[in-house]
Amino acid sequence: MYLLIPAAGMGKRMGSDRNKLLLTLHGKPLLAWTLLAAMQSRAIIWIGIMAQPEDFNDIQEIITAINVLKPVQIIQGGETRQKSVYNGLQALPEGAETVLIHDGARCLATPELFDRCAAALATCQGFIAAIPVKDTIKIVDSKGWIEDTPDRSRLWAAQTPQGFQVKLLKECHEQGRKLDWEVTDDAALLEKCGFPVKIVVGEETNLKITTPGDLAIAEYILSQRLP
Ligand SMILES: Nc1ccn([C@@H]2O[C@H](COP(=O)(O)OP(=O)(O)OP(=O)(O)O)[C@@H](O)[C@H]2O)c(=O)n1
Ligand SMILES: C[C@](O)(CO)[C@H](O)COP(=O)(O)O
Repeated sequence: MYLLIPAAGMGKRMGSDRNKLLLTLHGKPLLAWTLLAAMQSRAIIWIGIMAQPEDFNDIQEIITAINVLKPVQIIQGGETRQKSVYNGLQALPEGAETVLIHDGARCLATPELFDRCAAALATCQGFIAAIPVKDTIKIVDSKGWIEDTPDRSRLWAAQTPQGFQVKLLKECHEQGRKLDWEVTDDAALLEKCGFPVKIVVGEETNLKITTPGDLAIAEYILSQRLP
């Protein structure tokens, strides 16, 4: 299984002056934790990391420091996550039929989750890891008035890994570029093109490190997991 890691963001919501994936979390750069989990996944045989050129050296240092024992390629990222994934898809080795996309910022995903996700691609053309929503969700208008309360039993919070047949995902990305769609995950491109996407139950702890509060929670989770 081929894995693409979008790692080319700015981390604006983190309020940091550099890519949040280079910040230290429990003694290592955040991205190192993501790579360590990918390295321990049996299913993953190749890793592509989409990054901004100013981060290439730092990312190469992380790869060297943790001694990733699988082929790893650093790929130029884009202005948005969607464009970074597009670039990653173009850089996949010839013959790659299926791919997992996993946010560098979801550094607490376990190797078991990667392996379960990889197995899911035997039964569908596209899936996402997701967990049931715990809160009551409100749909609100632009003036701050509630319009609706959707049935929570049907709401799932999207995570990554998300996995796809490469040919299909490439076609959906091309359609998105042609029609100027802007989406925040890859599944949305398949949905807009009318293709089914399955849910694989994700992990409660697989949070996306977005704000300083998330960093503190991740620090706690790692301290509980590790000796
Ligand atoms: N141009 C971009 C933007 C985001 N990402 C990646 O997509 C993942 C999810 O994005 P997010 O958490 O929103 O990261 P940032 O864009 O860095 O955060 P922010 O929106 O707060 O700036 C991250 O691993 C991020 O590095 C990417 O590869 N290319
Ligand atoms: C793909 C994702 O992690 C699923 O939750 C998320 O949509 C990334 O979006 P963001 O807007 O870049 O945080």
